[in-house]
Amino acid sequence: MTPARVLITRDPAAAHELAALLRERGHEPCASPMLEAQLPADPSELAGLLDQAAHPSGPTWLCVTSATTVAALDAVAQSPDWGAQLEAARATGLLRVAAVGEATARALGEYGVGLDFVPSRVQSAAGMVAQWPEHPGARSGEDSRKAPRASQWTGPTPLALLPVSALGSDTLCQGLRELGYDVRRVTAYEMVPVPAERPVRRREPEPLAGSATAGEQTSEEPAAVGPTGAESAVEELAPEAARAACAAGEVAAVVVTAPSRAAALLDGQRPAADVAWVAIGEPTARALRERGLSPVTAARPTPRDLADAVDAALGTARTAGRTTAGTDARPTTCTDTDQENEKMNDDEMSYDLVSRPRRLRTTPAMRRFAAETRVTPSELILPVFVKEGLSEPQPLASMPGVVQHSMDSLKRAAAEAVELGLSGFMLFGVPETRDAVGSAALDPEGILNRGIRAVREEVGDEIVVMSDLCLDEFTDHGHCGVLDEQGRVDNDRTLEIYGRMGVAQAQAGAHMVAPSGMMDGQVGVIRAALDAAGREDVSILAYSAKYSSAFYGPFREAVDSTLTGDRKAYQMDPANRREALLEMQLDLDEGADMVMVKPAMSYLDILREVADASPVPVSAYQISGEYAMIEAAAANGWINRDAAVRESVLSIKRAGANSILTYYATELARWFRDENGR
Ligand SMILES: NCc1[nH]cc(CCC(=O)O)c1CC(=O)O
Repeated sequence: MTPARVLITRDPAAAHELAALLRERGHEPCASPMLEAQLPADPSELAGLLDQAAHPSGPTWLCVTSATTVAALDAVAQSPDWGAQLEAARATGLLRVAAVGEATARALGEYGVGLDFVPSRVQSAAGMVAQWPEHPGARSGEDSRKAPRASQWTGPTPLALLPVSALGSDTLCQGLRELGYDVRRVTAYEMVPVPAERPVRRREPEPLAGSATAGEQTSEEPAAVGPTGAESAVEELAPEAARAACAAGEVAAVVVTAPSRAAALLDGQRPAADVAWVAIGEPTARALRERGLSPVTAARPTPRDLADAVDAALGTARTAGRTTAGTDARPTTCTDTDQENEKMNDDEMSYDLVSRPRRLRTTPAMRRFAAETRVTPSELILPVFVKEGLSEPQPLASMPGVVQHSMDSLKRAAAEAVELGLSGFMLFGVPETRDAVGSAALDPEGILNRGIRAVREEVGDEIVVMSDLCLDEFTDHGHCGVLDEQGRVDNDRTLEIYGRMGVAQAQAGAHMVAPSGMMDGQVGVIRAALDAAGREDVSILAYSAKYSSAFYGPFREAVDSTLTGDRKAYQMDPANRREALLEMQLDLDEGADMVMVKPAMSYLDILREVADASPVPVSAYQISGEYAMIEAAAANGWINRDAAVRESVLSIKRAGANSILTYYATELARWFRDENGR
C-alpha cells in the first residue's frame, strides 16, 4: 500500500512531533504553515508596553501568552537588554511576570526573564484566570462575588499588561478585569498569509494557546524541537503548493490547526472530495464544516490525539469514498477483507432506529420545549440572617455573597424578595447575648421577633413571612433545646418553650413558623399553643426529615454558633430512610401544614419518597454547605458557577419539592426575570 500523504498546517519545526508519529504509522507527512506572525505596522505601542513593564509605577503584571509574543517583544524592544531590564523591575517587587505555559516560559527564559506565575493545571487563558494568584478585588459596580478576597486588598489598583495577538480571545483580558486589574491590551502581532511583510521571525515554533488561534487551542503544547537528521526532516510545502495539493487530492488527509489556517488553505477553492479532514479543536472543526467538510476532531490538541484523529479520518474517508460509488478518484486495492469491512460499515450506517431521543435535544428551543421541569420565583424561599447590634450588613466568609443583615438591610432584602416574586422569606435571628434556656427567643424585643415585625411592616402580606422556630441560636450551649442535669437535650421541657416561642413569633407577625429542632411532638405542641392563643391562622412548616448533616458547617458561622459536639441525639441519622416517612407521618398527624426535607442534595431520594407520600406541599432546603461547595469550586474555576446553581436547584424541584429554600433565591429570580423579559 502506498503511504498516505498527510498535510499539517504548521511550520515544519512545530509539526515535527506529529510528523514523526504519522511516519511511525505508515503515513507520509508534509507541512505548510499557511500563516505566519507579522509585527504591527506601528510597533511603538508594543515597545511602550514593554517600557512600562520595565519601569512600573505601581504593582504590575506582564502576562505573556505565546512564544511568538516573546519574539515580537524582542523585535520591537529598544534595547537588546530588555530581559535584564524586566528582571531589574521584578527585583523591586513591583513587576511580576506570568506565562501561559512551559513553552512561553522557556522563551522568556532565553532572554533571562524569570516567572512569577505559570498555571499548573490548564495551560490556557482560562487556566490562567482560574489559578490566578491574587484577587485585588472587583471594581465598583461589578459583582463582588467574583472577587471573593476583595476585602483583603488595600493597595492601588494594579495593572496588567497584555501583549497579545490581534485575533487573541478576550478570555484573559476579561478575567483579569473581573479580578480587579486595570488591563492594558496591546497587539503584539497578527497572523497573515505567508510571506508576511514584517515577519516577527521566520521558523518560530507555532504560536501557542490563546494567541493567534482565537481561542482555538485549549492547551499549550510543548514547543517543537527542530529536526536534526535529514531523515526526520518534514517536507515543507509553499502555501500555493499546499492549496493545489488539496484541490487536486494529492494529499489523503489534512490536519488543520486553527480556523484562520482553514481559511488560508481553503478559501477561494474547492478541495478534492476524497481528502480526509482533521481539526485540532472545535473552533477549527466549525470553520471546516462551514466550508462543507466533515472533519474528525482530535480529542485533545496533542500530537498523539492528532495522529489518532488522522487514522480515524482516513478510515472514514475510505469508506465514505466508496459508498458514493464512482466519485472516488483514488486508486484503491480492494481485498476481500476490505469488502467485509465495507459491508459492516454500510450496515452500521443504515441502522433503522425507530426511536431517536436525541431529536428532542437538537436546539435550545427544542430542549426548552421538551423540558419536564422548570423552576419559577414563586417556588423559592430565601433564608436570611438578622444580627442584633449591626449597623451594616456583615459578609460571611464561608458563604460568599450571603450576609448577616442589619435591621435596615433586612428590610431592603425583604422588599427585594417581594419585587422579585419570591414565595417566602425565612428568618433566622442572631442575638447578642445567650443563656441556658434561650430567653431571647421568647422576648418580644428579641432580635428574631423584632426582625419578623420589621419584615412584616415592610412586606405586609405580599410574601409569606416565615421564622425558624428553634433554640440553637439563643442558647449559650448552642443546642436546639434546653439541657437536663446530665447535659442531654430535654425533649419535653424544650417543647414547652417551643410552644411559647411559636406564639411570640406569631404575635410578631410570622405567617408561618418552621420548627427545626427535631424534638418529638414539637408540631403538635406548637399547634396547640398557637390555637390556644387564638392564632389558628398561623401555619406550620415542619422540618420533618432533618438529618444530622456535616453540610450545616457554614450555617454555624452564619448564626455565630457556640455548639460543641453534635446534634445526633435529635437530628436524623443519614443512614435512615424509613424514619423519614415516620417523621413525616407524625408531623402530619400533629397538624403540619407543610413538610420539609433537609439538606437537599444528599437526600434527594428521601425527598422523592416524601413527595410521593405526602398529602401536603413539600419543601426542601438547599443548605449552607451545599451553597458553600458550589461557591468554593466555582471560585477555583473548577465548575461553572451559574450552570451549577441552576442544575442544583432544578434537581431539587425534579426530585419532588414544591418549594425550595435556597440562598440563591434572589439571584435565580433575577435570572428568570431577565430571561422571561427577552
Ligand atoms: N436552627 C437550626 C437550623 N435551622 C437551619 C439550619 C441549617 C441551615 C443551613 O445549614 O443552611 C440549622 C442548623 C442546624 O441544624 O445545625
